[in-house]
Amino acid sequence: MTARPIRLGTRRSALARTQSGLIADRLRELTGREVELVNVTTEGDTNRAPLTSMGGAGVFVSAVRGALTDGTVDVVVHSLKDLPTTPEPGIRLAAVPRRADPRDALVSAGGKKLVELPAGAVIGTGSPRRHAQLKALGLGFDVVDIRGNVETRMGYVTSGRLDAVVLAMAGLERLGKQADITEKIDPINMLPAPGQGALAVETRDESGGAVDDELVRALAEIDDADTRSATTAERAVLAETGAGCSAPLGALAEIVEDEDGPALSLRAALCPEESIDDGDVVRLSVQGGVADADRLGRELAIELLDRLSIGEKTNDQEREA
Ligand SMILES: NCc1[nH]cc(CCC(=O)O)c1CC(=O)O
Repeated sequence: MTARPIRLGTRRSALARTQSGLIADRLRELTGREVELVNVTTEGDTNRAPLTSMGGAGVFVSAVRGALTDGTVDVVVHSLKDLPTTPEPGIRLAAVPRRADPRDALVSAGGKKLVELPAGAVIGTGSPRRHAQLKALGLGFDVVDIRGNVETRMGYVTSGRLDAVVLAMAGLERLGKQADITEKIDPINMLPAPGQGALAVETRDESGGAVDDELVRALAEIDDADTRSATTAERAVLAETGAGCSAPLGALAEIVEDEDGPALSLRAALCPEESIDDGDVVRLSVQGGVADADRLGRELAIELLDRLSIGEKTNDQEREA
């Protein structure tokens, strides 16, 4: 008997196809079965209107998930950082594979690093998180809003319209654009988005119409415990702050060794929506057990929100005085 092929749903963008291809290869290796890439067209891909007018980057995720729930495909792959934190009925996050470099990258004209760019340099990003943290460096950068896929955004630099853009290392590497990276931005200066650099592999759960056991086992094999734990902590910060995927929130968890063995070191940065251009970023960190990822993230989020509201109160009191 020849086993049924595995159908993997993907968006058509170069990044989505590459990421889906990576998982398709793993599934072929692990099951020996054929894996078909099935194209899913999403409104976000065909409509050039601002993403926020279509309900945010979530439009990509929901369309791809639609193919899963209606049974067209068995597996889908997303960038974990684009995945909302609220669980979707019938769908299971079956694997979070070992993550790529989570850092942000600078792509600038003339190979300049952040410290080499002059005050007044114009840097493009569509991300409020990157915007706030670029401003917080205090180097006098002018940050402008841009949109489009990785190629489009890099094009602003090659055409000379912008001095630099900031993009995720992982995306650039997956697209073979390593050579264009002029600086791997240290997270001490810019914390990545929760889940950045990691993939999310989803399938149907029992209630959604389970997939075959062999596929379930292969997906469990692809899952990476360290990445799962780190991204669980980062996404807990996101969930607890009630922020969406485009929030001015950065979070990075790393597995570190302390005296009792491996521990989770979590850092986060949050900026009030109204002060993104002022770069009023609050940063905090915490360390704890790898098994406590969710709780660590939630506690750090509460502390961050506390600091922000204290900050607001102080400002109000100053204005009154
Ligand atoms: N916001 C879109 C998006 N979603 C995932 C990636 C890159 C891959 C990743 O971060 O895992 C990108 C591009 C970018 O932010 O530069």
